[in-house]
Amino acid sequence: MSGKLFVGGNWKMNCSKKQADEIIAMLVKGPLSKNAEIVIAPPALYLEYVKSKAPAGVDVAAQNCYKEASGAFTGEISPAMIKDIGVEWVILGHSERRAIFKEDDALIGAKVKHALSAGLKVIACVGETLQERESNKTEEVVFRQTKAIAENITTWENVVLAYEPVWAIGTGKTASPEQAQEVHLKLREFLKKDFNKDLRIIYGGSVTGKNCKELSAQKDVDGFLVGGASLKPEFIEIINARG
Ligand SMILES: O=C(CO)COP(=O)(O)O
Repeated sequence: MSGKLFVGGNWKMNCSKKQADEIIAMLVKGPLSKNAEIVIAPPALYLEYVKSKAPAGVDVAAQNCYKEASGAFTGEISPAMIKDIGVEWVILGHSERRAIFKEDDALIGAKVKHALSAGLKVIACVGETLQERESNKTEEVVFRQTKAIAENITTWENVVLAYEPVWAIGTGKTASPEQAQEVHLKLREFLKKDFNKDLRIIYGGSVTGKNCKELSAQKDVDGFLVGGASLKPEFIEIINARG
């Protein structure tokens, strides 16, 4: 809970130039807390456009990238390309990449490694499904996913870990502040013990203007990765959750 509140806005596959303009206008109007670090992630096609228009203090992230610098990988983009257009962040390991596009722990680990070596900062995502939670596998799953990421990291200053329980993503079923705090604390202890690292752990999954304050008050919640609400005016409320 120390330091700035990290607030990521994952637009997912939602955007048009008009919509990007509207979201940027909303951010320009603000107000944006000086105690927040803000990173917005539009679809790849709009990265350069959004980067050129985003107000000072709002960074931009890609939503994905491949584990190679260039080559015969039709449809993919590389960290080098993201850097080349002046964008500094990338989201990796999102549950939608894992579930829909079948990305496994090994691929996500390799992507994290390559993105960091290319000089990008990474928001790395982990989280359990409802079935895994109900069969008491939350800890096992998030530790396994985190380990696969952590083993590929040497430059820890440039990593933010996002805990996004799959059952809370896009469902309106937010994790309770206690549920989020419990997993964040376990992840922090795990990272400290096995990797000698204490890093920022942010929460994602149906974060709204209404629930952001209570979640942000949890000791081990260092910020948010916001999906749906990052496209709406309430994103400003979330940015200002801690005032
Ligand atoms: O997946 C998310 C952010 O990456 C969360 O999405 P929602 O905020 O729409 O639940």
